[in-house]
Amino acid sequence: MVQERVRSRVEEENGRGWISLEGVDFVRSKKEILRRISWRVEPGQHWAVVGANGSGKTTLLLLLAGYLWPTRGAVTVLGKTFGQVDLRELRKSIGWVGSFLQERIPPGQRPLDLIVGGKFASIGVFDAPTEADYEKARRLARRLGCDHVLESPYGVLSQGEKQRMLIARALMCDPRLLILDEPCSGLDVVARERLLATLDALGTSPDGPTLVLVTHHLEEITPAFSHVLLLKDGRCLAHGPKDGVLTAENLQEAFGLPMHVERRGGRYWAHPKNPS
Ligand SMILES: Nc1ncnc2c1ncn2[C@@H]1O[C@H](COP(=O)(O)OP(=O)(O)OP(=O)(O)O)[C@@H](O)[C@H]1O
Repeated sequence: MVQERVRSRVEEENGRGWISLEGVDFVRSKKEILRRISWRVEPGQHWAVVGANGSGKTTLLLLLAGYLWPTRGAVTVLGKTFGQVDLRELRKSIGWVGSFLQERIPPGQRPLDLIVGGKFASIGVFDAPTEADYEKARRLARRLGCDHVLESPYGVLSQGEKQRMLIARALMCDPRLLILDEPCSGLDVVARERLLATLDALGTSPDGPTLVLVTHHLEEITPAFSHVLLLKDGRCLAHGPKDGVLTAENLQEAFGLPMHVERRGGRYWAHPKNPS
């Protein structure tokens, strides 16, 4: 029902779909970082993006959030085609969690202000927040389990606390798209499971945002994720429903080593067959 409502709204706005890349190339310093990427995300789907180091995953996410511009091809996000839309406005509907943002946060920033800034898609100065904004930020921090460090400087927080703050910040604008670039990096095994459970709950909530997750670890693709895009050297090697993409053959092609893939508890676990 929710999916149908979203779909019809998008079709009214723009025939190009919810999120789509059409024939996208991205070139920097004469290097083709992404090549002929065509990808479509429909409302109600959640995607994981997988590939070896340097295959182009973060670049793809930066294109989705409008932080980078394609050299060729068209990018449509939330039914809006870049070039025909005010990106600053569009970004208020896109939550971002990842090192690209983390590196830009001043170590002295108060986490409560960091979360509130998510409403304005801004890290530093923003319009005057209301008491209701602060109350919402505290509520999100409680939901993410990081409300005990809201007054400590951001720079002293543990990696797990920083990641939780970033997710709370991303949810501050009630995003329609949540982009997660390796959100579990640096987390211990328990913190990782807790974070994954939070993401899975978001993904299964009927009015939750579309999730796009970059990960190196297949076990982080929780049941809420329905689809996978597999990248190799800037090209799309495979994409579609995750069962069809996360095969030993595809992963061997992507990572260059024979892989063993197991499915347990609705999740996938992969390791090289002959690690040496
Ligand atoms: N501005 C740039 N100029 C030149 N090369 C770049 C630029 N940005 C990215 N690259 C290169 O493009 C490739 C893809 O980078 P990207 O960060 O998207 O990969 P990734 O799949 O996210 O890697 P990782 O898994 O290691 O985080 C890398 O080889 C990187 O060095």
